[in-house]
Amino acid sequence: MSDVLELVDVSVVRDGRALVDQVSWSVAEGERWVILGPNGAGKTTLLNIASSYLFPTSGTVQILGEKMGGVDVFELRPRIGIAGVALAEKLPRSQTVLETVLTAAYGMTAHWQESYEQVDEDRARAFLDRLGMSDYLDRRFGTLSEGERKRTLIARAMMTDPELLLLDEPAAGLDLGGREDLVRRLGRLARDPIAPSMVMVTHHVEEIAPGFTHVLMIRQGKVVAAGPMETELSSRNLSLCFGLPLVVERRGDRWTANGLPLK
Ligand SMILES: Nc1ncnc2c1ncn2[C@@H]1O[C@H](COP(=O)(O)OP(=O)(O)OP(=O)(O)O)[C@@H](O)[C@H]1O
Repeated sequence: MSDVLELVDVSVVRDGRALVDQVSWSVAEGERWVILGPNGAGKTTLLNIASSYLFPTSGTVQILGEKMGGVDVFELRPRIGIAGVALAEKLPRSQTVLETVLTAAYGMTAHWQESYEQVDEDRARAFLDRLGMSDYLDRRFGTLSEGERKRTLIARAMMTDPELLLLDEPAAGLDLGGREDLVRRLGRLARDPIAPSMVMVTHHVEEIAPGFTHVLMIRQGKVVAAGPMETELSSRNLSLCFGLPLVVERRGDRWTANGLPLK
């Protein structure tokens, strides 16, 4: 299997502080990774590196077989799907849900007057349908609830048929029903053998959808653990990662974590 992502000794230093500290990590084709870690651990910074938007201070980065520094990132970026808050803020609020997804096929955030191909519109409708957004096609993006917005962004990220899909906290801000709905949909995507390789950032093990295969835990920019979910998502590693005693349990194909009571 070829590597979708390979980071070797990667550091990002700002104001003399390492936000990401000598991280080595590789994602092989078909793997579905979760990045777990507390606030400020460096998760989004890692995702920004993986999406080619951030060039590290030191170390080497290879994305989809292309070495950063020696490749035209504008050719690489359409091969990477990104769904996250930073992108959501750039999308016009007055654009419809269908337009929001459709513009991704043309590498744009805004709707211009060009005519879209029917085939692209059909694809946009199909992705929105898979994410339960068929009833919202003509709704303005700015009027969507948090959950509806998150599902639209994932449909949008799929539009370019990416080889790597990056999801930044897709379940943040969702209520219990919204989270469970999203986890089910992400689970379906994660288990789809023709779906892209995936990396999802989250703070909560409850948000890990079935079908995710690997976990990278990060604390203060350093990797605490990285590898298959079954071996690495342990109480010990999670406690080290979040800095307090935690017990992680697997129930069926889902995970939960609880803090131990104070003595
Ligand atoms: N441009 C910058 N200059 C200085 N510090 C920065 C910069 N960007 C991010 N940081 C800091 O780097 C650290 C890691 O940030 P990052 O956003 O990667 O964390 P995170 O794990 O995604 O956090 P959260 O879970 O809160 O979203 C934080 O302490 C943040 O304040």
